[in-house]
Amino acid sequence: MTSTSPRDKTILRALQGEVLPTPPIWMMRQAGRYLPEYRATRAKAGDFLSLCYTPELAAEVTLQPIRRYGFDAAILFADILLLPQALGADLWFVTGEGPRLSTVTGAADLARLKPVAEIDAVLNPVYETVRILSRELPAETTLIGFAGAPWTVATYMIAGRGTPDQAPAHRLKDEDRPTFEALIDLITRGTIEYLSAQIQAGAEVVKLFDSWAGSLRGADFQRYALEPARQIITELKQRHPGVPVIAFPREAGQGYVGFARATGADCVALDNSVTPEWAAEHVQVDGCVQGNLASRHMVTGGEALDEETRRIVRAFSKGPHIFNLGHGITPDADPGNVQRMIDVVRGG
Ligand SMILES: Cc1c2[nH]c(c1CCC(=O)O)Cc1[nH]c(c(CCC(=O)O)c1C)Cc1[nH]c(c(CCC(=O)O)c1C)Cc1[nH]c(c(C)c1CCC(=O)O)C2
Repeated sequence: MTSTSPRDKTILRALQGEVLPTPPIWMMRQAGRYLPEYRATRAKAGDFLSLCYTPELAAEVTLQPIRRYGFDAAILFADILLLPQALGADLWFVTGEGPRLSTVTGAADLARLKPVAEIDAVLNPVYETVRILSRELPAETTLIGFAGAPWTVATYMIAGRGTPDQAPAHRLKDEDRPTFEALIDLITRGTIEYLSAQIQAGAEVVKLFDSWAGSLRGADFQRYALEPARQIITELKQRHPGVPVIAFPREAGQGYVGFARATGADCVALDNSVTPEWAAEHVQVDGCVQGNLASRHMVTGGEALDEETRRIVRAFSKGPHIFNLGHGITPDADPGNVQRMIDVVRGG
């Protein structure tokens, strides 16, 4: 295909509500350690953050899964923790363990962070990656930018690392609500500017990752998952009408119902704790959904992979759907199983 018309971009068509005979497909963490070519480029960069901040190399790893598999979307290679770093948090990655950050445990730590107006000084290389990608991607491939949602980013900024139950963030929320809410507000405003700059640089869709939304219950879910997403999406829609937003309130369960309507999101991404049949009935009624094959099938493969892939395609076939995993692909995945999933989705 040589045309650059948005009509050729199946991801954009699905996000506009079109029901396509074959769902477009991409994969969370599609650029990653399960690919030998990713490991080679990462070794060249030296470490993960250098890879994120070197536009030519970040663009290269973004393109690798497009070349290998021909996915319908490319997702900018970066990380949700670059925004906290741009806001003045210290950030480093411990090999084999994950991210570490300086912590926010009270008003004094919050006061040491930088104003939103200063984030571009750190994040400019990310925008440059987006510019390179919008030149180099095939005409039919949609470029997705992204950021973490405020609650998920806050859980890392408060604890200084990933936590199984987000306990430190819940504690700050319950014991020092003014500081917690000021942090959520700072991240919300930073995320608006960060995503807006990605769109200006050429991102055609943006996605908000709320990986830990599932640990917010009742009114907390409304206040700290739904409301910040609504604020971000409302402001982005005002500045960039027509640019679709995908929201991913992971493990929201019942909270998925009405989430798109309440926040203005064009699409809700589903994890695999909900069945596609339930989600078709209760979530897809409001528009496009994305998901939701369990990532472990990329490790285990076989007939179970084929069956579950077909089941998801079938369950969502009456409405707009983007095929994806329920969460990111893991480093132990077999690249052959990714091809097998794509063949089943595209070939029936
Ligand atoms: C929570 C979160 C993070 N980062 C992200 C989330 C939300 C999605 C989710 O729930 O998975 C999002 C993210 N991280 C990365 C992308 C790039 C685009 C993509 O291919 O999806 C995206 C969209 C690259 C990455 N981000 C990271 C890697 C692995 C780093 C490496 O190469 O060693 C990649 C490819 C590191 C990272 N970054 C983060 C953690 C907890 C870790 C360590 C765990 C791990 O190693 O998988 C924070």
